[in-house]
Order: sequence, then structure tokens, then C-alpha cells
Amino acid sequence: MMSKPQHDGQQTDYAFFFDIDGTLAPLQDMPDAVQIPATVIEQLIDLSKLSDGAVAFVSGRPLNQIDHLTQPLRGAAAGTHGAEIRTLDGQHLGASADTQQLRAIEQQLALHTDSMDGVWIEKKGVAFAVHYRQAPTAQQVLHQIVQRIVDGYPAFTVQAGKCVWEIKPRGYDKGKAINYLMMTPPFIGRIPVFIGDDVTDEAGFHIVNQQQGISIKIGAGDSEATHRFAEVEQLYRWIGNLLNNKITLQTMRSV
Ligand SMILES: O=P(O)(O)OC[C@H]1O[C@H](O[C@H]2O[C@H](CO)[C@@H](O)[C@H](O)[C@H]2O)[C@H](O)[C@@H](O)[C@@H]1O
Repeated sequence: MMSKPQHDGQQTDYAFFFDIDGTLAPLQDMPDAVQIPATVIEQLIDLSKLSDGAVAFVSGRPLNQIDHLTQPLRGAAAGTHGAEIRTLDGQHLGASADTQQLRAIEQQLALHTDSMDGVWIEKKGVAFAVHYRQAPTAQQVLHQIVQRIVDGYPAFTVQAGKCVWEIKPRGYDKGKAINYLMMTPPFIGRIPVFIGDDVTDEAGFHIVNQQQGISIKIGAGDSEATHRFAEVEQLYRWIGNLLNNKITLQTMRSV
């Protein structure tokens, strides 16, 4: 058992929020090929124990996929870009979406994407991801198609991602999800730490910065994050160093 990470003094504990794809796991050609290394899961379990459960996953993936990827951990989480939230004590909050509208959106999308090689639709309950990793030149035309469809359904909005256009319920993002979880036990009163890699994580970085926390972006690109890791493996080393008390988070805070 590792010793407890160093703390600051008053309101000493941290709350840890992790994005998944591109953060806890390298990107893959297909979403179902993604795995978080077993050693990293073990470290996350240790971190969760040491922080009394203040470790949450904040992902564009739905909660069932988050749980599958992070098993046996099953704590607080926000899925589908904040449209679903589970608190540590097991309460669920979720965006409701009109099933007729979801079906209509899917049918309209399929009319276009069925004939586009390398483009496919991931159904995620109240959201869709339109993937084009295997057809990168389709990015712009796909954006126009997705935006035109979503313009007919004001309850939904378009979210950019890595080789993906996502359609999600309007009014939800990772920042709001982190903000909500920060008002629930055991996150209340802690200093938030959020690590992500994508434009979808910017809302989370913004909220964490507002709360004088620590925001870390993995990889290149403009970001509001105050810190930068070059690659996923650097995050793995950072978690290990944190558990072994080789680093202190206080020196990273944006205060
Ligand atoms: O918020 P995240 O945890 O980063 O999830 C964002 C999306 O991740 C998945 O798609 C992305 O990762 C795939 C696997 O590496 C990759 O093939 C794809 O091109 C990426 O867009 C997932 O499929 C989406 O549902 C998530 O929203």
C-alpha cells in the first residue's frame, strides 16, 4: 500500500477528474479497441482509495462504456459529455431526449452516411457520434450535414471531437458536469484536478481554472489548460509519481 499523497494545509484534499479517450488510453482506429492498461487501473484504484473516492471519469462515452473500460472501478462519473452523471453514492442524473426526435435524427443522418465509406454512426442513448477517422477528407461535408440536421432540433447541439462530430442534448458539457460533481460528496471543498486532451475538455479546464484547480492538457493544440503533458504515457508516470509522493500538487496550482 502506498502512502498518502502530500497535501496543502487547509481544505487539503484534491478531486481527480479524468477524461478517457486520448487521456487514460491512447486513441485507436475504432472505439471498441480502446483499453486502459491494467497497471493504470490499479493506480486509479489506489488513487481513489487514498482520496476517499474523489476520482471521477468525465467522458463523451456513455456511463456503461466508462464502467466497462474502468472496471472494477465504479465510482462517480459523467458520461455523454455531461448529459449523464452518477454521483459516488449512486444517484443518477440524466438528460431526457425525445425518442421520436432521436429516431428522426438517426434516420436523417443515415440517409447521408450510409453511402459514405469510412463514416459510421455510434448510438449513445441520448446522443450520436458520427465518426470519420477512416474518411478524414469527409470532415467538412459531414459537419455541414450534421449541423443542418441538428438545426432542425433545437434541443440538440453539435460537438466537435477527434475525427468525430457528436450530436448531444443542448445545455450539457464536461465543465457543468465537473461543477455538479464538485457540489457532491466526497468532492465538496476539494481542489479539482482535470486531465483531458480534446476540445470537448476545454469546458472542464475552464471550470477547474475558475476554482483555482489544476488543468492539464495532453498533446498539442490551443487550450485553456494551465499545464501540458506531451503524451498519454506522461500522465501514467505522473499518476505513479503522485502515488509515490515524488510530486506535490501544490506547486502545480494556478493560484
Ligand atoms: O471524452 P472522451 O473520453 O475523450 O471520449 C470522446 C469520444 O471517444 C470515442 O471516440 C474517440 O476515440 C476513438 C477511440 O480511440 C476514436 O476511434 C475516435 O476517432 C475518437 O473520436 C468515442 O467513440 C466517443 O463516443 C466519445 O465521445
